[in-house]
Amino acid sequence: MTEPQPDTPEAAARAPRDPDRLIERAGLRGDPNQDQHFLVDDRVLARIPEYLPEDADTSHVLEVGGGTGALTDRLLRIADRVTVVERDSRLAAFLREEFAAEVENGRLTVLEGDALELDLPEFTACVSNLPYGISSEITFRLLPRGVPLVLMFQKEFGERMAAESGTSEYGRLSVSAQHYGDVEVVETVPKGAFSPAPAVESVVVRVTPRDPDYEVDDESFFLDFVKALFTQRRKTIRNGIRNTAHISGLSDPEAVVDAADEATLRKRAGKMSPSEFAALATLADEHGR
Ligand SMILES: C[S@@+](CC[C@H](N)C(=O)[O-])C[C@H]1O[C@@H](n2cnc3c(N)ncnc32)[C@H](O)[C@@H]1O
Repeated sequence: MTEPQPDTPEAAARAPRDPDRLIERAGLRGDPNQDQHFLVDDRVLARIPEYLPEDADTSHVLEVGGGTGALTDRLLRIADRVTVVERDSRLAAFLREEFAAEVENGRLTVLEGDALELDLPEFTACVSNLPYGISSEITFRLLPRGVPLVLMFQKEFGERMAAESGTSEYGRLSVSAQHYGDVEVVETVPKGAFSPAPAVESVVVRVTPRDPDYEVDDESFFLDFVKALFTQRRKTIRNGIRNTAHISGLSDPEAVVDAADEATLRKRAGKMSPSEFAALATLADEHGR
């Protein structure tokens, strides 16, 4: 799966680091129990940074989960500065050693710790082969930053993020993620691209930030309301509103049902577009809180 090795010193200086050699030099096997699946397919590694939108600001790129640095190496080629977060102290030490020159000249910062607990720096884009165990939590820490994201997820998770209303994958994750940007699956990555291979296929997802094409006054109420209605996805919106006041925080759900139009009340959550949710949330905010 690796590209031919360069045969002159000049070519070697330009060539990206070989992912298999990086694993050998790090001297450890990826541990699936710690979400360690290292990318070893050069072609996939080469494409990932290219999925950033053309006008993306690459002055400071964040990478969550650096591993043995195969993607870090590619990011250092397109970014002015990279910050990489790695929880495993052995890998963080290896990254500091392998990229000593870049650490020294200030182009690379290695942050050792849990990406969910550390204070993340200001960054202009995030490109990561994420630890799948924290996919949801880390994504919802990244989305409100309003910068382009190129992230690897388990296939099912990525497809749910990008799903459109009316499809079986569409749900709370789709509405909440698409609230912050345009979400696209840009590549499916087979298990064999990783070492060790994960149990399921993966996808690369691009999020291009934009304002939603609807308005909501209270973002956190909107997201809670969407969450509440999807807990009752098989029920009509009418019953969903009535049954989930404890989640959405509505004090008078009946007033919302009285104010909403009949066509909306008969729908189910999976058929509601993000802007229909927003309109209903605005109404609920006015009449039922
Ligand atoms: C899927 S691997 C990707 C490694 C590398 N970027 C690559 O593409 O080969 C995910 C990495 O995230 C690290 N990791 C796992 N949980 C983490 C967390 N909560 N915070 C930061 N890093 C974490 C793992 O140790 C592992 O190195």
